[in-house]
Amino acid sequence: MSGVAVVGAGAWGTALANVAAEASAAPVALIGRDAAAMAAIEAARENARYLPGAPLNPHVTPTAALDAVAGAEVVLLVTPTQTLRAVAAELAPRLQAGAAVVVCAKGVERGANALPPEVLADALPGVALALLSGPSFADDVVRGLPTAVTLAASDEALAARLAGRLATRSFRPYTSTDMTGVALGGAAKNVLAIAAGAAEGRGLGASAVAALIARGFAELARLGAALGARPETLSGLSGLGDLVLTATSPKSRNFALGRALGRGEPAPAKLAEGAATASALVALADAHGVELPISRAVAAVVAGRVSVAEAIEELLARPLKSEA
Ligand SMILES: NC(=O)C1=CN([C@@H]2O[C@H](COP(=O)(O)OP(=O)(O)OC[C@H]3O[C@@H](n4cnc5c(N)ncnc54)[C@H](OP(=O)(O)O)[C@@H]3O)[C@@H](O)[C@H]2O)C=CC1
Ligand SMILES: O=C(CO)COP(=O)(O)O
Repeated sequence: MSGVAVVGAGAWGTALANVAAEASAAPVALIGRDAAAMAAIEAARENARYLPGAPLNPHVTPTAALDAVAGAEVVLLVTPTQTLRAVAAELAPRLQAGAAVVVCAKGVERGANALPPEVLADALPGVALALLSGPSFADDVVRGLPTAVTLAASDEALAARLAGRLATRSFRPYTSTDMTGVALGGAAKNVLAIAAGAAEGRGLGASAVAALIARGFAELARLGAALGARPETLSGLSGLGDLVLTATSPKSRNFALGRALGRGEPAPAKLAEGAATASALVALADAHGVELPISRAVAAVVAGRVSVAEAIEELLARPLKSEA
């Protein structure tokens, strides 16, 4: 049992399977839930639906058999946040003793208002857990463009071991023991990127986008303080780094969703992770007495309760206050 298994064969899972294969030259199972789709990926040696134009590394084996996790000492869990609990329940009886599970999703689970590491700790008691997050478009990573991410685990030695296992010349995981801070940054930036996209889509200008990023970061910092996240985590790769990337790039699905909403265009049929997360992020903040005006506005817009124009009016009408 020396291999890596990646559960979730979307854009990010496919890119990470290639990274893991390149990093260790060991077998990597890329596990998707749709047998026909996985057979098509194997036939083409490419995930044409999610990551067209990127050949699979020869060490990657696409499969629909979740049992393939049994041969892995490292399992990357790369399905959307709202599916993590159910997927983890299916994984639990199949994991090898001693296997580490690295969650790679960014979001907040609705209902429990829980960050991915909390969901996993609940669903996989006793399993060694880690979290991978940071500024990294699948499309950049799979093309071998330089990328730095954060690999967090409460056990520092585990974080270092996993970072070594996944590092390539171009993909550089930095380690952290602040799981909460890393998970919170990944969740919040998805929501804030929708706000930045909406501002751009509505033609509010680059100054407004910069203001949203800075005040969005202030929201992240307030909630982070309440949850015990470390400030240096929030200003690092998985916090500010990912916020800057996602809130300024049309390549981001969250930014693109916000831009469509801001332009009054129909939202994409498949909503970005931030849309699923916004209300749960706000509920998490409410439970800690922390106010997140921008995230709350995003939650109201994606739920269809207010238009982008109304949300902007509400934000502009807020009383003036200290920047702290
Ligand atoms: N794309 C990126 O650049 C990055 C994404 N992330 C994060 O990674 C996570 C996954 O994103 P990404 O790969 O881009 O998403 P995609 O939409 O590209 O892929 C999602 C994958 O999850 C699978 N899936 C969905 N629901 C379930 C379920 N209930 N059970 C099993 N599998 C399921 C889908 O299967 P099917 O095809 O059958 O629907 C698909 O293979 C998100 O949390 C995202 O925020 C993080 C960093 C970078
Ligand atoms: O997480 C990402 C980059 O770090 C990908 O962002 P989107 O999900 O908005 O495309």
